[in-house]
Amino acid sequence: MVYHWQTQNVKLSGVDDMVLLPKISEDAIVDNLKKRYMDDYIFTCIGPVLVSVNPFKQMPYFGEKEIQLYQGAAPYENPPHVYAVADEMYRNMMIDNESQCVIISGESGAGKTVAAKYIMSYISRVSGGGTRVQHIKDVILESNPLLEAFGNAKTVRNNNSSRFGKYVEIQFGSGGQPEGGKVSNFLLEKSRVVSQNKGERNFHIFYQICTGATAEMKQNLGIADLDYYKYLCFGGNNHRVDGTNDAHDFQETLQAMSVMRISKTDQDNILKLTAGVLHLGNVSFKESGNNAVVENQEALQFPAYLFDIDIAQLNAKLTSRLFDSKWGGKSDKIDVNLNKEQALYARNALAKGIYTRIFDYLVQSVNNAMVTNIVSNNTGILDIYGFEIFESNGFEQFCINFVNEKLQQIFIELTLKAEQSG
Ligand SMILES: Nc1ncnc2c1ncn2[C@@H]1O[C@H](COP(=O)(O)OP(=O)(O)OP(=O)(O)O)[C@@H](O)[C@H]1O
Repeated sequence: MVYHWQTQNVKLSGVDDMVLLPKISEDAIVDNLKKRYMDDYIFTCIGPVLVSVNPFKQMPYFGEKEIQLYQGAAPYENPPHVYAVADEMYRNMMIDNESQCVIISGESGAGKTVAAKYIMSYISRVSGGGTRVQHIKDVILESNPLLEAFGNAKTVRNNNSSRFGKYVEIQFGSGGQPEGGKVSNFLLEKSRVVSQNKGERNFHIFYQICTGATAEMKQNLGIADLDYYKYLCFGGNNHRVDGTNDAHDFQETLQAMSVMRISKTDQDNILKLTAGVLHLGNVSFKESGNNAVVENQEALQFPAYLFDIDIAQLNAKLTSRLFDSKWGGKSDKIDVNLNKEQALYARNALAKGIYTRIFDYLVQSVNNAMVTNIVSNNTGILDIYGFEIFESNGFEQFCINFVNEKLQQIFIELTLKAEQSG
């Protein structure tokens, strides 16, 4: 059955496209968006640009019916919708034989990631079939829960905030069927592993393991209560997030790893390393003379076991550093003892370093699962985390804010150029 919007008897609300506003001013734009929002219309166009307002509730117009409505439809035939953007992108790629890209921009919590997921699922739904194609689609869609588990966290503005930027490319064959894909990740906010602002959490995966692991896994990984781990307590002791079931999400994460064809042994290793990072945060130091010594030797046991390294070696690496000295044409390596502050820094650097590598490994696994050499064109979706000003901004947030400003600038330039040449 084919649906047409005109037959649906819909209520008109404000203007669909803000270029039709009789007077264009900030107030008129905000009024129009508000009017439509109150009528449950979250999408409004400004010419070729789609504005989306986060409804914070499930809207009824994201079903199979709408996919059919928007597929192949002309602009203005249907109300503004993210499916219309996705359809136009896919069609332009096919008709013009040219790769396409959509940039999703907005402050943190605006709904960028949800929009990106709708675009991916729309394209996956309307593009060709076959076993290999279905596998690629599964990988593209299942990469979301996997990368979100390790790269998303609760912030004060968003319970599921992306703390990394990603550019997802879906690569198509000449018939328009997805043949492969590539995810590029940027600027994982690794500082979150070792510290969080008040009211925020560490990355979801830590809570997933602590609440969702089986008794056997917990024993192998030495998992205790969430409050036990220092790295989980900077944001406060309320670890629960409304609308999130970490234990259930853990099963999804494991399922997603299997879709990426990550072997059981590698999955176990990923969990061991992740749990090891948690344990590492509980290693504390005291000053002895001018040197740092591990205050709680027993806290070294689990990280050393989980990282599969010698306890004495871990101890030495946390409290000293190898120093290259060169003088008189000679070079020598000497171990220099660290003070307490330096040891804390070394411990956190190790935790951040391991976690970043786990994340890169996962992105690589996603890419390996959809690698192809049959490529004609691709569609790209850029979803970086939003502009934010925290009480204390990390280096990654500084870079992200800078990139957001640059993107805004490119967007304005391109829009102005298109208008001037139009
Ligand atoms: N179209 C939508 N329908 C229903 N809920 C939505 C929609 N868009 C966003 N939300 C809700 O808002 C939350 C935040 O959205 P999302 O994570 O997409 O924001 P974001 O712009 O990607 O933020 P960040 O930059 O922090 O990653 C989602 O977890 C979801 O609860």
